Amino acid sequence: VLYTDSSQLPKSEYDFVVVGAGTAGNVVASRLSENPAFSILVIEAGGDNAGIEELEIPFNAPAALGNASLFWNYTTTPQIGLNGRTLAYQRGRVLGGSSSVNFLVFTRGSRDDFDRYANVTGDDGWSWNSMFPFMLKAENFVAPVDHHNTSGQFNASAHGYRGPLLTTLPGFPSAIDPRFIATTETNSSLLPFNLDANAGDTIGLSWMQSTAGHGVRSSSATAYLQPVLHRPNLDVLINAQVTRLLSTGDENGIPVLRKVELSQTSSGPRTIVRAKKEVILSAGPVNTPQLLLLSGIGDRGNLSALSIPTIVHSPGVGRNLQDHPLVANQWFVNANNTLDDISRNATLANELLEQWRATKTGQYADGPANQIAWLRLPPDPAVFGGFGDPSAGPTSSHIELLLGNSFASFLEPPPPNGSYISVSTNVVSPSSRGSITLSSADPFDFPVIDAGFLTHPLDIKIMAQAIRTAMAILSTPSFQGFVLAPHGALANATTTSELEAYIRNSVTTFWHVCCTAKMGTSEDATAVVDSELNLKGVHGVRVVDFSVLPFLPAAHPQAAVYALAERAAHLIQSRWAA
Ligand SMILES: Cc1cc2nc3c(=O)[nH]c(=O)nc-3n(C[C@H](O)[C@H](O)[C@H](O)COP(=O)(O)OP(=O)(O)OC[C@H]3O[C@@H](n4cnc5c(N)ncnc54)[C@H](O)[C@@H]3O)c2cc1C
Repeated sequence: VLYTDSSQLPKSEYDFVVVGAGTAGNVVASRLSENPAFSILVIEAGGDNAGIEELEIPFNAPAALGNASLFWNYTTTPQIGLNGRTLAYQRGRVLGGSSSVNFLVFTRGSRDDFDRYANVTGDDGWSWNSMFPFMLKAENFVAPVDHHNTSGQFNASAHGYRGPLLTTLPGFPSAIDPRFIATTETNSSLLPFNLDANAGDTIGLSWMQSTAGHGVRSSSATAYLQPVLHRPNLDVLINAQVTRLLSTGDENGIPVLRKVELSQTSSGPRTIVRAKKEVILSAGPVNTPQLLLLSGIGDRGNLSALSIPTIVHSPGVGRNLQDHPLVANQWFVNANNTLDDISRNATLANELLEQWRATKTGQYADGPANQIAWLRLPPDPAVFGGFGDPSAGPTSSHIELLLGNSFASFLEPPPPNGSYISVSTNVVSPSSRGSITLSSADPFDFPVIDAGFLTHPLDIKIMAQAIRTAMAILSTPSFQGFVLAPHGALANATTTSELEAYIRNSVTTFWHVCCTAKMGTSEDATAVVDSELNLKGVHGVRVVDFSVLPFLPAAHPQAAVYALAERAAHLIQSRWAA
């Protein structure tokens, strides 16, 4: 049952209280509620996703960033690596969390990413082979909306067909798709073709897979939560912000935190609910460390500076922040069939919207890109010298190229005329680290977010190589006469120092913030949770969201979040099986 006010809740004690109905939280709530013996409450700060068309239209995802009511509208601190610029740093604040607002890119990461999680935690349950069944369990791979022949575009054995989350291939051809495919044929060492980047080895150019089905976004809200809202053992409270976890005493000298405090407004009354078994913290990699710190779990020195009594001295909370830096590079092209007109021509945009409404087909049924490339750089000492390889291994990339048939930018509006393509570049295995700290002890004050972008010298070198690789690809025969010139400052960035200046002025976030409550071994004092995601130093709390990974996967995150939440639900069910 969905409740909008805490006074409507039928009870104040549940077996499980899930904080955050986001990507991971809804997976856990949905799976736990399969057992009618368990009672579950999910608490979400945002509102209902149902009926919000702008969240349903795949092509609309970037535009939805303009609707502030769907987001935590965070801003970073001035970024030292970005000439002091601050960045918009939104997170989803609605049922489904960031899975309701993201750009639908569905990439799992590599075999080496997951094997590294297993190695650093000492728990083979995180290895690729152990996680693969959970990846399949989450997924229902469906035909693209245009029902084109998809042979040669994916590996059927790498996908699930009975899970809740709909995934699919592009359903509307883009004019640049065949050009990149042609480059994989003429210049395969520069741009190899990869049948399916979600099959363990990510390297090469692959067809995009998206979290959509039948032309509509699939999120943890639409796939996992809404279909089970009728279950009598599942309650969901929206528009309610958890303000902290509270102690309920101790067991054998270890504090127990099975009490959750929440409020619907900053000055409103605080309500308490209790978990008989576990509190599952799924507030995401910004809000989970914030809530832990507000609850007295964090670095003792920092907490006492804000007069927050320390329950557990856990210096890793909010540390180890990793994110993917994005540079949206654009090229002026000789074409009349890019997607630029959609943002310039209201009649065309309206026609596409009406087509989508009527049949869920056409350009609006696809996300912003049809192809994506994950590439490794040669072991050039001039790039890696002294630092070593930051990637998890040979199946993980150093750089990403996201290929778009229009002018993509998060810094400037599209030019009024001309046709463009974009290759957004990413340092996939970043070495820079940032942090989440509290600005005050008030839970309604935003936390301090330092994304740490380009603070490690390796990352800017790799980003420069990513842009050079994009330029090399756009110089191959299939782009002759088509690509005319780089746009803007990129056109004048010839020397290394000019290119690095362009990068520092251009980086924004890919919105992949991660790793701020990482899992690790009992010897690792900076690990916040153990490898079964139990909060270290207390009883009664697990963290289940993207905070817990010790490293970013070499991928867009959501597929890893679904898989880790499926595994977490399995661990919790096993722990409490009668
Ligand atoms: C604009 C954008 C684009 C992205 N594009 C992609 C993409 O194309 N592909 C991809 O793989 N990934 C993408 N990502 C990243 C991906 O969506 C996230 O990494 C992932 O969804 C995180 O899942 P999570 O469960 O950790 O957190 P979230 O899904 O963010 O869930 C956290 C939930 O907790 C709620 N919450 C937070 N604090 C509280 C509180 N105190 N009380 C109650 N509720 C609370 C939030 O409102 C939210 O619903 C994108 C993200 C954004 C923001």
